[in-house]
Amino acid sequence: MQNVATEFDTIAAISTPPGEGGISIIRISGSKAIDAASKLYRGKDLRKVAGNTINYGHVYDPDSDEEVDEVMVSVMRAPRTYTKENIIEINCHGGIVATNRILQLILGLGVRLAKPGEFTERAFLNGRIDLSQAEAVMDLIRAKTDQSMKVALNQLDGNLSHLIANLRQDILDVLAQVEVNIDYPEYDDVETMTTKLLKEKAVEVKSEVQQLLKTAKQGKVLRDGLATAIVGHPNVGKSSILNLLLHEDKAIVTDVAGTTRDVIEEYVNVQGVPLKLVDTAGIHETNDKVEKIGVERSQKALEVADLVILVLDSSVELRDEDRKLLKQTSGMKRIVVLNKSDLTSKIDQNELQSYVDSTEIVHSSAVNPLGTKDLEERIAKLFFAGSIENSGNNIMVTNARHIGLLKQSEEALNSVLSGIEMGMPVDLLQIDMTRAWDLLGEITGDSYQDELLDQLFSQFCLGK
Ligand SMILES: Nc1nc2c(c(=O)[nH]1)N(C=O)[C@@H](CNc1ccc(C(=O)N[C@@H](CCC(=O)O)C(=O)O)cc1)CN2
Ligand SMILES: Nc1nc2c(ncn2[C@@H]2O[C@H](COP(=O)(O)OP(=O)(O)OP(=O)(O)O)[C@@H](O)[C@H]2O)c(=O)[nH]1
Ligand SMILES: [Mg+2]
Repeated sequence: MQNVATEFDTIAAISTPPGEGGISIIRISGSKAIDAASKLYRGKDLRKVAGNTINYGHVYDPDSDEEVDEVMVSVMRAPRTYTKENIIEINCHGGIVATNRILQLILGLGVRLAKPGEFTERAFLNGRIDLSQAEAVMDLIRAKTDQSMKVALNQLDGNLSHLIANLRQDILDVLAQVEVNIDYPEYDDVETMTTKLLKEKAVEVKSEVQQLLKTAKQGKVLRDGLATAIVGHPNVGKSSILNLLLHEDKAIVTDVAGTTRDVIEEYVNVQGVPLKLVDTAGIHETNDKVEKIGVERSQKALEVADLVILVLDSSVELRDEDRKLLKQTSGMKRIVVLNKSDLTSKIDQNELQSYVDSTEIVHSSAVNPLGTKDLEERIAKLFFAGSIENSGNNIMVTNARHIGLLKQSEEALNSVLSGIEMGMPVDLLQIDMTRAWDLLGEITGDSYQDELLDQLFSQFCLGK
């Protein structure tokens, strides 16, 4: 389905978070928006005011003639609006009663409640933004760190869209050239000529697709944070380390082993590295029912972690459970923290070195305010040394749907190339080349299935 101009019904929703606030905004979009608002509003005639103005007045219940709230109303006229439709935004006093009442009054006027993400869906369906830009809107709202916000904004600005559009144009150009060669052969060896053209372009586009895919790993980290599990025996100081990294007393710390019973997740920016820190219950054999579940969750967090912070209590000798964790995490990206370094060390260094490379070890102390500085530096170093793939132009693929489509288009281009090697006829090569073009188009939503839109936009916030 393409972006055809369709006449949609008029929708409304509260666009601000529910609860008490300074101001709440009720947003209406569609051809009836201005008429509907006019029926509730007393002030200047909204049908006559200029577009892109905000107007002071009052909302009245048209049935009871009762004043509902003092408001400011923005009037935005199609097509230069967020949805490309007429938009009214009623700014009322923040508070659930007035906001909901105004929404209910609007819904009585031939306006229906918007589905989550429906305003942005209209922006897409009405052709103001493409699908990858619509997806960026949600990424922007969900962004937890400055960097992930930057990547989302870059995508919202259409930079990924332009890159994809250029690749598709390149493919289209070569397909057109192939057609011309077939229809009007100037040379005897049309087959060789067109095959050469196709090969050149397939190699070129494939390399660009691979370049994009290379950014995916880091893009995902920037968006979701590097999944970092803090694990270790009970009472070694895991929660203390979480709190130090957060610069906030988030997790409960006590001298009772087994204080943390469930995993705790927090986002933090460590020297420019976005982390999703997971504090876990101490891992050990236990018969306590609740603790047991906690330990299982800790193991799970450990298994899915991008980075493991394994904490050891350096004031006691190594235990079997420590040895087990040291073995289990070898080969993972990890930092082994010797905590409680303010106390006398009882860990056998020789034995420790048989499990850990000395570069993996960091000493820390939760009672010393500088205790985590080394740890922070080590995290940043590990991250920046290993995994930064800078694409140079700040375009990063962060979205699983996009990654899947890029991989599929890479496969289609591989089929073109292997087809050429095997001497396949040009019309079969054209099919694979066209498939690559189609798949790239799905990223920007040049072609899509209605189910995809339902699935994508249902994950959005109400009123967005
Ligand atoms: N009050 C309010 N604040 C908001 C939004 C909104 O809809 N309402 N936004 C959204 O949720 C975001 C801003 N995004 C927007 C994007 C495009 C257009 C828009 O009207 N674009 C037109 C005209 C641009 C122009 O005048 O130059 C266009 O692209 O044609 C409006 C908002 C964040 N803040
Ligand atoms: N001396 C000293 N005590 C520490 C240090 N780090 C933590 N502690 C103490 O060790 C005890 C346990 O700390 P927690 O951070 O709760 O340990 P945990 O690993 O999260 O424990 P569980 O959640 O029970 O598995 C508390 O009494 C802390 O004050 C440290 O570096 N030095
Ligand atoms: Mg704890």
